[in-house]
Amino acid sequence: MSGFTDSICVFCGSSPGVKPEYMAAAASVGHAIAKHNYRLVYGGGSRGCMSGVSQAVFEAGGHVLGVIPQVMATTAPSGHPGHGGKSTVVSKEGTGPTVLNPEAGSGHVETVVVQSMHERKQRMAEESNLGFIGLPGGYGTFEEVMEMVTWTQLGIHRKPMVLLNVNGFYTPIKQQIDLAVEEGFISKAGQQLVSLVECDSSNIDACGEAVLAEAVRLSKEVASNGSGYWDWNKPQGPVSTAEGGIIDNAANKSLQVGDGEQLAVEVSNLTFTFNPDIPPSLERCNLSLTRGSRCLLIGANGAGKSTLLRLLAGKKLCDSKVRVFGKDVFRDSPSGVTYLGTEWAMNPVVRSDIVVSTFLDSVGGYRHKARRDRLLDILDVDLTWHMHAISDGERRRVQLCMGLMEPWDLLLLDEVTVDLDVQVRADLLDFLQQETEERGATIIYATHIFDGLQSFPTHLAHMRLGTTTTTLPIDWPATNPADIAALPPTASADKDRDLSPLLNVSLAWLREDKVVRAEEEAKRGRVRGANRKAETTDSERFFSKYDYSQTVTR
Ligand SMILES: Nc1ncnc2c1ncn2[C@@H]1O[C@H](COP(=O)(O)OP(=O)(O)OP(=O)(O)O)[C@@H](O)[C@H]1O
Repeated sequence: MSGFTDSICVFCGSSPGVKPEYMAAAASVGHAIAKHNYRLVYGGGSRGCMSGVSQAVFEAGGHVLGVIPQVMATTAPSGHPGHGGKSTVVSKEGTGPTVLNPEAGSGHVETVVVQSMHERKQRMAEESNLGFIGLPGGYGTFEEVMEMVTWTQLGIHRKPMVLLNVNGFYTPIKQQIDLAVEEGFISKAGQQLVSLVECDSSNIDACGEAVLAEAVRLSKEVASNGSGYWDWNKPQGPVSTAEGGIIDNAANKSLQVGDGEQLAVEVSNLTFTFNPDIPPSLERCNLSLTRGSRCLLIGANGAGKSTLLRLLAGKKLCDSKVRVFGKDVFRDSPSGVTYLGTEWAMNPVVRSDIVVSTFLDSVGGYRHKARRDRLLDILDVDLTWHMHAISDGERRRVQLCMGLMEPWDLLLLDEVTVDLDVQVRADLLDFLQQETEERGATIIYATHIFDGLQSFPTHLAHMRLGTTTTTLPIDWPATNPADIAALPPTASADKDRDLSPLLNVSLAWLREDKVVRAEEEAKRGRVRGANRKAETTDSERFFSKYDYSQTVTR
C-alpha cells in the first residue's frame, strides 16, 4: 500500500459501551493520524476504542492496517471496506458491530491475519516506524503496551510509547512505574521509556494532535541517536523468497533451499543484551545456513561469537528470530542440537575422582556404543583415566567424546579444540567433516586457531562488534564474484608472510576490526592500551610505597 508517509501503531481496548470521552479521544487520535497522512496500524477490530480510532481514519480517507490473529479472524459481510476485492477477513474481538461502516468513508483498509497474538504484536511493531500510542484499554492493551516498552528496553527495537492519559486513566500505571524506579526494578533511563500526554474534557478534540506530536518528537529523537537506532521496517538481513530460498540483496547473492527442506540455521536481525543498562552484545545479526554446511565463525575477542552460539543452543532467552531446522529455539526447542563450549572444563564435577568409562556411561555411552568406540579411538582416550588426574587436553578429549557420541544434526563448537594436540585435532576434523558429508549434519565452529583448517569450512561468517558483517555467509573457498568482493584485502603488513588463504582472510578481518573498534570506542571516550597521558595513579603511589613483590621469594 502506498500514499502515506509514516505509520503509527495504536493499542487500545475493543470493549463496546465505554464512556463517550474514551471514544471521543480515540476519534481525535484517528483524525490527527489521517490529517498528517500517516497510516494507522492497529489490532484490526471494529468495536470500542478500536472502532473509534480506525473509523475516524477511514472516514477521513486515511490508511488503516489491521493485524488480526487467526483465532480472532472471521468473515466480514460483503461490502466491508476490508475486502478490497481480495479479503473478507475481519476481527471478531469484543462484541458489537463487526465492521467499519463502509458507507461512512473512503479510506484504504488492509487486513493481515497472523498465526498468534505474539506474531500480531511483532507485526504491529514492524509496521510502525513512528512507534506506539496507548489509548485506554484492558488487559490486552496493558500487555501490548508493556511488551513494546520491554522490547525497547532490551534493544529489540527502539520506538517510543506515548500513553494518552484520558481523565487520569493511566495515572496509576505512571505511579506504578515511578514506584518500580524508586525500588530499583526499573532504571532511571528506563523511566523515560513511557511518556504520558494529558487529556480531559478541556482538550479532548485536540488530544489526538498532542499525543501524535509527542510520538513523532520522540521518534525523531530516537532516530537521531544514530548507529544504535534501527528500524524493523527496513529489513537489514536476507529476505525469504516465496520458493523457500533466501536472497541477500546487499551481497547480491541467494541461498537455495531444497523442496520441503528447512534451513538448518536461520538468524534474522538478532539483537541481544545481557543487561538493559549496557549496549547490546549482539545487534542485527544474520546467519542462514543450509544442512551439511560447515561454517567457521571468525571474529576478534569480544565480537559476540560465543553469545551467538549460546543463543542458537537456546541457552539464553531472547525475543528475536532464531530458528534451527525451522523451529524457534526458545519456544519450540529443536532436537539434535549439541553445544560444546570451554566452560564445561571449569565445572568441579568433571574434575572429580570419577573413572572415564563410568563418566561416559552416565551420559548414555552404553546407548551409542559404536559411535562411542569410534570417538574413543579418534580422540585417543583411555577408559581407565580418572577425571581429576588428567591433563587439560585429555579432559577436553573426554568432553568431545561425551558430546559427540549421540548423533547430532547441528553442532555448535566454541573453541573446544584449542588444547588438543595437532594429530588428535586433525583426526577429529576429519571425523566432523565426514559427519556433515554422510549424515547432512551442520557445524558452526568458532575458533582462533586456523592451522590445518584451510579445507575444513564450506562457509565463513564474520562478526564485528556484536554484528555479522556478512548477511549470508561467504562460500569457502570463495569462487563467485559476490563472495570474492566480500573478502577483506590482505593488510600490507601481512603481504610477505607465508599464510594460508584462510589465515590471510582472518587476519585481514581482525586488523580491520581493530581499527573500527578503536574508532567506535574513541567516540565514547575510551582508549585501550597504554595511557601515556595519565598522571601517576593512586595504585602506583600505593605500590611504590608498599611493594609486596619485593618480599616474595623468587
Ligand atoms: N555475562 C556477560 N555480561 C555482560 N556482558 C557480557 C557477558 N558475557 C559476554 N559479554 C559481552 O558480550 C560481548 C561478546 O562476548 P562473547 O563472549 O560472545 O565474545 P566472543 O566473540 O566469543 O569472544 P572470544 O573470542 O574472546 O571468546 C563482549 O563485549 C562481552 O563483554
